[in-house]
Amino acid sequence: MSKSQSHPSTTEIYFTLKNNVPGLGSQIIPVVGLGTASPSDRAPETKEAVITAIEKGGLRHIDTAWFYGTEKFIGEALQEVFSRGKVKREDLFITTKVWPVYWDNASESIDISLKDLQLDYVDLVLQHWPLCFPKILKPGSNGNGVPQYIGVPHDSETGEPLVESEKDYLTTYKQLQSIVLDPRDHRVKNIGVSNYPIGYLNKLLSDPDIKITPAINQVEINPQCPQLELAEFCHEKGILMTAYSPMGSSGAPILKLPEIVELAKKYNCSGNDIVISYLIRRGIVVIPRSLNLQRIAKDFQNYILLTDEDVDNINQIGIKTPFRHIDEDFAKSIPGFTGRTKTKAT
Ligand SMILES: NC(=O)C1=CN([C@@H]2O[C@H](COP(=O)(O)OP(=O)(O)OC[C@H]3O[C@@H](n4cnc5c(N)ncnc54)[C@H](O)[C@@H]3O)[C@@H](O)[C@H]2O)C=CC1
Ligand SMILES: O=C1O[C@H](CO)[C@@H](O)[C@@H]1O
Repeated sequence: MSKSQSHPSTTEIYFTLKNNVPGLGSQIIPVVGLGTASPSDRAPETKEAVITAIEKGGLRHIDTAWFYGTEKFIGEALQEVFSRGKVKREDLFITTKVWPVYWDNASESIDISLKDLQLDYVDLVLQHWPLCFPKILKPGSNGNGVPQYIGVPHDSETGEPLVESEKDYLTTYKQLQSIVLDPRDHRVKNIGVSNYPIGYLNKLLSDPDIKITPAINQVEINPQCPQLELAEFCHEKGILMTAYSPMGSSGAPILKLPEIVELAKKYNCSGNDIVISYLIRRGIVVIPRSLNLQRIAKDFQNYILLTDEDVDNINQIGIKTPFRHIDEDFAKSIPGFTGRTKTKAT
């Protein structure tokens, strides 16, 4: 067994965002961020997870969203970290997202996120899905203050998700563009998209009203869903990719794949190290989630120098047996987003 050969830390690696926002110039993004889509019954634990990620794990990137319901715990964590004076706001990269219920009101969604995060700007805002949902108040919500919308509305009779397919999903990105281009508006540094397949990106990029290429497209990427065509397309267009659900989401099924277990043995490291290093090696940002403080403090930092052959072998897992772990019912209308066994993820 060869001894593991590693860089000091993933926390020292940054990628450049090729943003074309006039006057902003290039910005950098730390390659590993903490994912914060915590299970709802454990959402408050996100506070300690974020503090540990920053102070013990050395991470400088946090990925969140209005939809996760964790932004206020992240806000409390950031205040605590800043109060100790060692890490400043400008040292961190914070991403949030606009959920499809806010498809025509991105500005309000950003304000809600900023208030909960206790921040005056975020480094990146993504359109969470290229979809439009109706705004339906949660039962018991009296309409005072910030409206409490149902995140994923369903038809009460058919049980079908309520997607407003006659509405234009590009509206959200166009609103984000107006915000980032407004010299008096300092709330957002970069804009991007999430869950956009190639056809949707082509539509966005060829729209005459769109002047700013998305800095990032955040999609599921892991050994079972390597997204090779989409990655090549994004690379050609100067769009960086972020891999969500790198471990296959809850239960981390990716870490049980025999190929990953073998590679971890070969390099005398953890499965997390293999998956994170595989994605970084492909030029992809990665946002693993955990509420395990020990893991957060030490398991997302070790960068393993995988060979080209290792990377090819990992890609083969998803080429031979593609499997998408995030398979939402509301995403049926987006090509390639449902039908797990036969799905070719693009
Ligand atoms: N843009 C989008 O639509 C989406 C974005 N995301 C973002 O990506 C982040 C990461 O994706 P997730 O789906 O949350 O999952 P993930 O693939 O990071 O896996 C998280 C799960 O793996 C477990 N885990 C990690 N290492 C482990 C180990 N060594 N042993 C045992 N269990 C281990 C964690 O405890 C957790 O249950 C999210 O938290 C969120 O920030 C996630 C889904 C969709
Ligand atoms: O970001 C997200 O997280 C959930 C699944 O964890 C998914 O629906 C959404 O896109």
